[in-house]
Amino acid sequence: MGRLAENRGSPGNDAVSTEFDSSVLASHAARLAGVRLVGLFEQEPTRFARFSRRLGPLLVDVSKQAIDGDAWQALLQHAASCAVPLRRDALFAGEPVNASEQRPALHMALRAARDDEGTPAWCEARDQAQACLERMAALVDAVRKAPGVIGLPKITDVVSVGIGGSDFGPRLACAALAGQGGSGPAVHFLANVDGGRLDELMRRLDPEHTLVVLVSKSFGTQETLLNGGVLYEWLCRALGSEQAHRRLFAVTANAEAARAAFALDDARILPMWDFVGGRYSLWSAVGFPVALALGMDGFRRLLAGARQVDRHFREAPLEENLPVWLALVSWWNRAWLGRASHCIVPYDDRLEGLPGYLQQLEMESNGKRVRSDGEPVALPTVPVVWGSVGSNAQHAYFQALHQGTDVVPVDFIGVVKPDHALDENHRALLANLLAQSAALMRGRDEAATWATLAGVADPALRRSLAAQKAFPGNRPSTTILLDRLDPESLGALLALYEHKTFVHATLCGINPFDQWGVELGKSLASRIEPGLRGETAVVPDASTAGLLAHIRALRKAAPEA
Ligand SMILES: O=P(O)(O)OC[C@H]1O[C@](O)(CO)[C@@H](O)[C@@H]1O
Repeated sequence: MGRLAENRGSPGNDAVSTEFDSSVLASHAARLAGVRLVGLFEQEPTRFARFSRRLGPLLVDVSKQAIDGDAWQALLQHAASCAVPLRRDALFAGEPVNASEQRPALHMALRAARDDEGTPAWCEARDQAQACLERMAALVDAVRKAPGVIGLPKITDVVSVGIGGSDFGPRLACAALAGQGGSGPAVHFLANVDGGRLDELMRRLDPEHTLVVLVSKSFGTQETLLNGGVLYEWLCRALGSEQAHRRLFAVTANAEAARAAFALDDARILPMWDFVGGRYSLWSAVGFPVALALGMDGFRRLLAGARQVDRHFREAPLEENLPVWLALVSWWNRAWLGRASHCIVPYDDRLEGLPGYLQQLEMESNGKRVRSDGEPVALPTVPVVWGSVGSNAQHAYFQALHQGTDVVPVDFIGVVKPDHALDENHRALLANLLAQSAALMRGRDEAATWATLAGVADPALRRSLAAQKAFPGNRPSTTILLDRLDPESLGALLALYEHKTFVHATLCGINPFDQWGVELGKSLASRIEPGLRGETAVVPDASTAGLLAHIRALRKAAPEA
């Protein structure tokens, strides 16, 4: 409580009003700290209906979060006092909401329909996106159905080279929707500069039947340029430069750099724009590899799912607005209840990439400690976002979620209808999801645990076992259910989290669309690298000097690979 008391009177951003707001929320947080979630359900049998909503193919349930009617009203009032509706309108209007870079953030325009109206900035972005989709459609159809039209033989494999926002989204979408795209090429993703995967791909793939797509908004990212260069050389060695060029595509906002580095012709460069951040770019030509795998119809369905959530976010009042709900829950858990991490557990192997995708979306967007005006934030901003697929996760870290010293809010993501006929498996999967969220909330106290240990004669041992086997419970979670896992529901799910991230940033008073924190390490890496070649390098400290010396000595001693 000390921390909460300390934060009273220190509003989270300049749009956030008053000491009164902070103290109201602090008192709700203090009150709810002593309340059990199961008790809230007992008091209000209709709690599920109150705290869950349907949105297109999604069902969102926050009823197992530590909120009650009064706290929720206070949170909604707080969202209004932070000007969430105004900020949302500014976002859709194409105002420079990314203030530090003086750019708008118009990723919603990428999935707009041709006749979706808006401000001139919005319409211009929408039209550029539509033109790009048309170019993509022509290329996708050619590659999938008539490769001869663009001078190619049958394409069996595509290597998508990109990292961060130029990788997570397409990688997730391809894995999630695998098998739903008819007979498209297999898409492989190459992000890391670690040469192991690259080496393996070059050994396995046939250059004659492989396309390479270099995805980089800046076209200045070390990993992508290095990997792209190696693949380009591989194509050239096998097929000669003219054939290599036919198989090389780029998706970038820096066409000049792509032309300079790879002599790419414009027909093989698809655009990105400054008004779309990397981690919000799946919906642009960054999704080209997804469209190659799924077909253009499938890709357009992904966009349509996201558009449905855009409309909801834009039009629904705060109290019915699901991105606002999720952001308030996150902010409540992090800033007021002190939950420092947030676990994402999808119960579907096809969503294995979701925790990593959301980790970048939320942590790169909201991992900030100063507000948009440069002043320090008053309250913690983003939690550590992590997680993995259930039920596997249950056999790894759920022990700590149930009985550890930290309370970790969990997002459980499930799919109601599977795409296979193994119903018993699917029932078991869903039962696990439901059981875990219920168990985290209900727990089992020492008295109940004591009763299960009637066979233990020694009272001291029985007491000790009861303590060890008890579950504190009262651990919050959100559940999101997708009707099925298809392009629409995936698009809707990702757009829901995108807008949640934006609202969370607004509650914190920070800019979610820049990422200055990734620069320092990048520039140091390029200055240290010459040291690994034995040349003079920037050695920032004695530890780095020692490590460099160790690496150089071992590499010198190692036989050539
Ligand atoms: O698309 P680019 O310019 O290669 O950048 C890749 C990634 O690198 C970052 O700039 C920093 O990690 C991300 O924001 C971005 O998604």
